[in-house]
Amino acid sequence: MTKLSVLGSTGSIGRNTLEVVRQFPERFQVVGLAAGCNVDLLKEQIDRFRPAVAAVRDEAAADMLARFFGGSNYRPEIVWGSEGYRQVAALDAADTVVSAIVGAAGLEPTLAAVEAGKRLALANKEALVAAGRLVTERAKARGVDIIPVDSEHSAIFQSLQGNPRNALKRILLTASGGPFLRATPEELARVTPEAALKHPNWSMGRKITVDSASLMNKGLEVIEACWLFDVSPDRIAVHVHPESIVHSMVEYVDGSVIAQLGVPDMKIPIAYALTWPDRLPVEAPVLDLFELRRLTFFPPDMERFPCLRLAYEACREGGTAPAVLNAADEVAVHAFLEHRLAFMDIPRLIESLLDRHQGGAATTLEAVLDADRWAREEALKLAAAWCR
Ligand SMILES: NC(=O)C1=CN([C@@H]2O[C@H](COP(=O)(O)OP(=O)(O)OC[C@H]3O[C@@H](n4cnc5c(N)ncnc54)[C@H](OP(=O)(O)O)[C@@H]3O)[C@@H](O)[C@H]2O)C=CC1
Ligand SMILES: CC(=O)[C@@H](O)[C@H](O)COP(=O)(O)O
Ligand SMILES: [Mn+2]
Repeated sequence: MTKLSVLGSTGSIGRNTLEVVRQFPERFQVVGLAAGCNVDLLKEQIDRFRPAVAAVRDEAAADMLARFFGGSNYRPEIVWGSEGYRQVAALDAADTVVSAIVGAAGLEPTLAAVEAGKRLALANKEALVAAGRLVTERAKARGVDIIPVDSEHSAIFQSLQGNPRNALKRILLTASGGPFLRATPEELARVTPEAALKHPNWSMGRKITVDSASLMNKGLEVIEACWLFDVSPDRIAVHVHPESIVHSMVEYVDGSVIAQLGVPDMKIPIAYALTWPDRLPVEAPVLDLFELRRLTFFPPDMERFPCLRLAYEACREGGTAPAVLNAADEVAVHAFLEHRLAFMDIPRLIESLLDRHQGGAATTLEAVLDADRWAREEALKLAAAWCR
């Protein structure tokens, strides 16, 4: 029986994780849940999965959640804020933590899970983007396995199984291209949040969906792959693959390319991350290649989608540059979703901050958090100045 703490349980990954748990009650027990502000959904999850501890964002949300349990016999311990998230991430009763809070807000809970020696099923790519060195070095020191949940990284991880790492030549990271794959620069300048939120293949949270549309998601995934698989960005080639069936590939020194394929359904990589090296008979649609008939691949256009270029540049620069890239993106995406910035202001804002930031080593949490804070403050100022 795997005992799980799920961070970000009310989000898209969190809900898919709990769906996997629902399908295999004999394999999993939920001992901790952490959400942001969605206390209604969290209450439903608590009723169903009966965790010992539940965390929410602040005291007001904790009070609201506690009120739901007024007359009932059972209620979990309710905790809140950064200390509460740390508690759920490091619960004695948990052996595995699913890290699925969105954004850099997931970094400290992820580190807490690593420090507590929990097996980490990692969806929160921003933790690796902002603090990849810290997270991977601490995991190594604690003997913690980081199992990727992100579909591409799960595919790479699966394609590497049984093959010695030193024979790896390149990672071929697939990208759907998002909803604006064929948009002209003039069209890109005018796209709306509503259009950006219509991902062609995946149903996901709002922030990652906009990142997919700008190709920043792919940029974040390049950085994530560098840390997870210990490769330089020059050995990661993004392949646009609009069908989202080949979830990524690895090329070996002998020219062999090994891929993982499947329907775009996150329950598959989530279940694998929870049970690796075993596989579960997950209830998900079946891949029918006869129906698909054709799988296509082409190179990304980094002129129309500068976010991908910026992520490669930040990755090559290293230090705190990726933390700045990530924080600036979070602020810009939020402003875009509120109709305060145009879509192409996202890369413009990020580039402006990367140009201005004073590089530094990202070897301590304080250095990463300082860079993140600086980038957020400056990004907010720019977003206010550019507000449409
Ligand atoms: N969705 C997907 O298919 C994939 C997602 N990922 C990654 O997984 C992570 C989660 O993505 P996704 O599930 O789509 O995101 P969602 O927006 O759907 O969910 C985000 C979760 O994080 C919680 N949350 C948001 N802000 C905070 C905060 N400041 N402190 C604590 N909790 C917070 C939300 O709580 P609440 O709603 O209660 O406020 C919610 O539970 C991201 O890093 C994403 O890049 C990676 C691959 C695929
Ligand atoms: C499901 C998942 O892993 C997402 O990160 C997905 O890959 C987004 O797709 P694109 O960024 O390729 O559009
Ligand atoms: Mn992905």
